[in-house]
Amino acid sequence: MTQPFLAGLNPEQLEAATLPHQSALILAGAGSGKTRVLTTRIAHLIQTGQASPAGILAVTFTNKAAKEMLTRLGAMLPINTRGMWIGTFHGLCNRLLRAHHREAGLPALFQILDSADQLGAIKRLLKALNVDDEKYPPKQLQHFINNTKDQGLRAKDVEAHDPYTRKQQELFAAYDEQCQREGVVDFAELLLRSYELLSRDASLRAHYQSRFRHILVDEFQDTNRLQYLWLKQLAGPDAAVFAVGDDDQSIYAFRGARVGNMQDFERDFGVDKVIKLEQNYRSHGNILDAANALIAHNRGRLGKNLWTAESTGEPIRLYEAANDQEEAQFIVDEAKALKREGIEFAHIALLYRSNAQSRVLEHALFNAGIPYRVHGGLRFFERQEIKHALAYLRLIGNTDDDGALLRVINFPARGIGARSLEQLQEIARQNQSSLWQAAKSGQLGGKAGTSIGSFLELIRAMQDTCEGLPLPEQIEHMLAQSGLLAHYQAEKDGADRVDNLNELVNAAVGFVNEIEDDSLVAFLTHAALEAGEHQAGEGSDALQLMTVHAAKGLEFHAVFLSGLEEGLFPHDNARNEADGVEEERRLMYVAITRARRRLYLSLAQSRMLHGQFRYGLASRFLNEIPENLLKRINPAPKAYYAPEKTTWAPQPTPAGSPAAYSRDSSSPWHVGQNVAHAKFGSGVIVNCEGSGADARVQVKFRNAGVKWLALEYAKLTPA
Ligand SMILES: Nc1ncnc2c1ncn2[C@@H]1O[C@H](COP(=O)(O)OP(=O)(O)OP(=O)(O)O)[C@@H](O)[C@H]1O
Ligand SMILES: [Mg+2]
Repeated sequence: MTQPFLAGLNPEQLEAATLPHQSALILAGAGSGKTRVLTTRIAHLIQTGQASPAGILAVTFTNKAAKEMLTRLGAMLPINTRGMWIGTFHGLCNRLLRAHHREAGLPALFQILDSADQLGAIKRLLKALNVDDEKYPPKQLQHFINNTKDQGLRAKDVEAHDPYTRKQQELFAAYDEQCQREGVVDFAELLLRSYELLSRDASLRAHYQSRFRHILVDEFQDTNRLQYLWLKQLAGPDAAVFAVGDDDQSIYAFRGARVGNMQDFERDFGVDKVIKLEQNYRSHGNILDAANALIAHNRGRLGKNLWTAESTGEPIRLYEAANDQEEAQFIVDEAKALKREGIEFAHIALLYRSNAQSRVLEHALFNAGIPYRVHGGLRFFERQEIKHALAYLRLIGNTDDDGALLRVINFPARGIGARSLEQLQEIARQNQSSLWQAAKSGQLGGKAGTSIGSFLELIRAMQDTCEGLPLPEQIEHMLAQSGLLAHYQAEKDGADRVDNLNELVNAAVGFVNEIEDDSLVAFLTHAALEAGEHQAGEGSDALQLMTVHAAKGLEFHAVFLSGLEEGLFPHDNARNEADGVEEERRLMYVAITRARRRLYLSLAQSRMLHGQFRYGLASRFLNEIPENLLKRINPAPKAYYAPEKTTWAPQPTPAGSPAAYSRDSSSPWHVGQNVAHAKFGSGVIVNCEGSGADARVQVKFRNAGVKWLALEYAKLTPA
């Protein structure tokens, strides 16, 4: 039987795709055809009659990857791929549990809780049990529960040696009971429940073991303990497990992924042969050389080389912008130029390390009228915390905005329950008024009346404070007064949301500077438009925005990797953890190897992020890419700082660089001057830059660290 799909494979790929029935590990670098080999092997198994489509189980990392695999299979073979067990761990477990819900102890229509729903459920639980959520922060409990489940363990399995852990253990058990009562299942539970089902029910296990004699796993390096245990349950004595992975692309250790699963796999499944693929088919030479040189800085690699038969291609373009807006503008201009050269937007990716970085990029794309899609993360103005903040702003502007009122009347929690809200809505219905008017009418008595009354007071107080202030300050006050900022600051994992809230202030600064209309209404209109427009649908030609994590396994003609600054990439959090930098470097390796033909690296000397100006030093990773592979685009090259000096502490601005200090003779501020700030207290100016509306100073505060401040808004006084 002819198998044209085997024709293009190189000898190692061919060997892997047509291996006899045995477990195997394919260990190979980025772009070497792992996913292609895995897909081709499925086609080969089916076409040679070694397996029926129903006898195959394949695990991919994302739903998108699963869909793509099915499409490719459909193109290789005249079979109906619908109904094949190809999907993510979560997707496949869901399927198993739906088919056997009774055995698994679940209602037929069990609901799945996403991460936000899960958190909500935990909060409700704490409240019902009267547990102090400051002592047991819900987010922390969520982590505790999920991490334990990801190891294949339940509350009862936790070894609790201290009262605090014992309490967490108790709450974990109570949470599981609540979920069971309500018929809901969180993500980790999907896996654990189906793993337990298989371990408990011998006949069911035997059924699936004899059915799935071929199990194939992509991105094996990122499986966690429970996923590995699940695979072991499903793989019967005559199953062949075909695992492909790349230790250099292991980027989920923070979520419990274990590269060690690879070694366990070799041992547990008697793998006697590890196949390596060393030819990269994706990228031009320069891009590959850069990736190889970078990853060589990691220790303890399993070791493999990657080469390409492609030409060296174009140099990697490196752009150093004065600030984040300039960086975004550069990306927009280059993307447009690529489009003119005939490259579709859909084949261009914009990658960043952290979600908060997308706002400036989105803004620039929006202004340029370039359609874009944000993958694996919400667009900035659609994020929960931003929506809450906007709702407060809407209320400040218009108290009759019922939608906004409902969103935040009990957020952060003020003890206004669903029952009180129902009563309020009833009164509004009777009076044919807005909720605000209904609340004001005084018809709602008792405790509900009092707490809703104080919410009205709060909004009125916010209106008073904001009166006459510039927009960015209005937002700052709103964030503080509403309790939003404090709410997210108190959450153990709220840092990202706090960053996003501060980004909203930055957005307002940018908006005011650009539009010259600092009315709240204008800003809200802008936010609504940016949220609604330019969300290009599937299939249309839109630029692809995503974090590096979300880009795993994908490839693009051109890739822009932005924000290459110490503290951003490698990320601040990782720099303090053992192995943190190595994981960041693997992430950088993943980013670089997404590019097929063209790679842009960029950084900004200063950036508005996390609520303040930051002065970023170039990422150490840039030093790890050989100079001869790089082409610097802007004319002002400057030496990079050594990685040791990687703090955000005051740095002398390099003369001649785009952000060089331009002394404004009319400015009343100068370096060395003592100043006072309403919030941060007293300090001394250590740096000045810009002039007029752009003037900023860096102040070393006695008790509040070093901060960049925009003079227009900072309200500094000489001291
Ligand atoms: N033998 C080959 N001939 C031509 N093109 C190939 C060959 N093998 C793989 N490719 C192409 O190279 C690219 C990378 O392949 P693939 O995505 O399977 O690599 P990968 O190892 O899974 O990468 P990653 O590690 O990023 O997941 C794809 O466009 C694929 O079609
Ligand atoms: Mg792949």
